[in-house]
Amino acid sequence: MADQSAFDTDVWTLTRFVMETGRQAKGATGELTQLINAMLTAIKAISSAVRKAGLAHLQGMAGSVNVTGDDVKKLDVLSNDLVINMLQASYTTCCMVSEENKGLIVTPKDKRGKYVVCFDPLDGSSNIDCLAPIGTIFAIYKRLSEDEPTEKDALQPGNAMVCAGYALYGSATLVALSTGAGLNFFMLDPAIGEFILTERNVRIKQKGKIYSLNEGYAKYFHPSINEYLKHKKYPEDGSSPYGARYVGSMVSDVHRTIAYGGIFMYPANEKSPKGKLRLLYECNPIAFIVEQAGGLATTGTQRVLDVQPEGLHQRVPFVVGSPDDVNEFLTFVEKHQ
Ligand SMILES: O=P(O)(O)OC[C@H]1O[C@](O)(COP(=O)(O)O)[C@@H](O)[C@@H]1O
Ligand SMILES: [Mg+2]
Ligand SMILES: [Mg+2]
Ligand SMILES: [Mg+2]
Repeated sequence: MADQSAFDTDVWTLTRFVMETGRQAKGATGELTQLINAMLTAIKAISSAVRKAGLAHLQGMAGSVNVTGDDVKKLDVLSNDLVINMLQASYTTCCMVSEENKGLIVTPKDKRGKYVVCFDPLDGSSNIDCLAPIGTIFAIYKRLSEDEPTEKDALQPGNAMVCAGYALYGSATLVALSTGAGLNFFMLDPAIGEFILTERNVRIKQKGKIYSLNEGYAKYFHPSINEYLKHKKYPEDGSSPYGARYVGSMVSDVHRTIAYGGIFMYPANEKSPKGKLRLLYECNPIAFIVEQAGGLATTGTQRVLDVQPEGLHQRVPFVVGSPDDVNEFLTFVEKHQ
């Protein structure tokens, strides 16, 4: 990379990075680069809307409830429209799945391409009105046939994913992206409106010092979860207890877990027997990204990326993070089986 201390005249933008890696792949047509570019345009527009939400009267409810029972916010709707419109206009998708749409979103025939995209347009949207960090998550697959797109194209296991990413609208806007050859971070430089490569080949720590979950549901957890949490707070071996952090925006909690190490989880509980997070557009893309950084992602009984999806909005229990932490968690699950 060129000297970062002066003004960089040979800057690595996300588009350049994806184009460069695409060119090394055999038979690449540039369609994925085109798709990612369209997604970045949507992300930049969402970032801008998030930054001025209070001023542009974008805070508050849209007045509806989505298919998984969430109260929909105005910014959920705006972000969803942006992603759908930008992606359809890129001529690279045949269908999409969004948290905010009950059914499969089929691209008009004349605009179709070879990819399927599953996305959460705005993650952590209950945090909008208190200005906590929120995000966008996406997973990209190749379509399965040339026929009319069906749900089958979208119900692919995570291990078939060709690319996943998330945007975090935090103290800065960041995109984490992986096309299956490691994880890279890009920061939005608002002055030039481009995402700049800031961290190449990101690796998660082998073991962290932070656990992250909504512990308010402890009353409804399986005893194995509470036993694990007790072990983190009162370690029997005399080591220091773990710190606790929970924003309640998965992208934010996961990004911290990748940056500092540790474990994030949304386990099943008596009230939500499959947890809350949705497989296609929340768990799978995050599992792909965390694995690409050397971490692990499990439902407690299975690798997340190996789950065969059965429904567009299906939920799974979700545990991700540093390999030693996730493996230690699994020993508590096994003890109770
Ligand atoms: O309030 P809870 O039960 O802890 O749930 C928090 C979780 O819900 C979510 O906000 C769900 O995402 P959406 O905002 O996209 O619906 C996650 O980001 C977060 O991890
Ligand atoms: Mg929601
Ligand atoms: Mg979400
Ligand atoms: Mg959402």
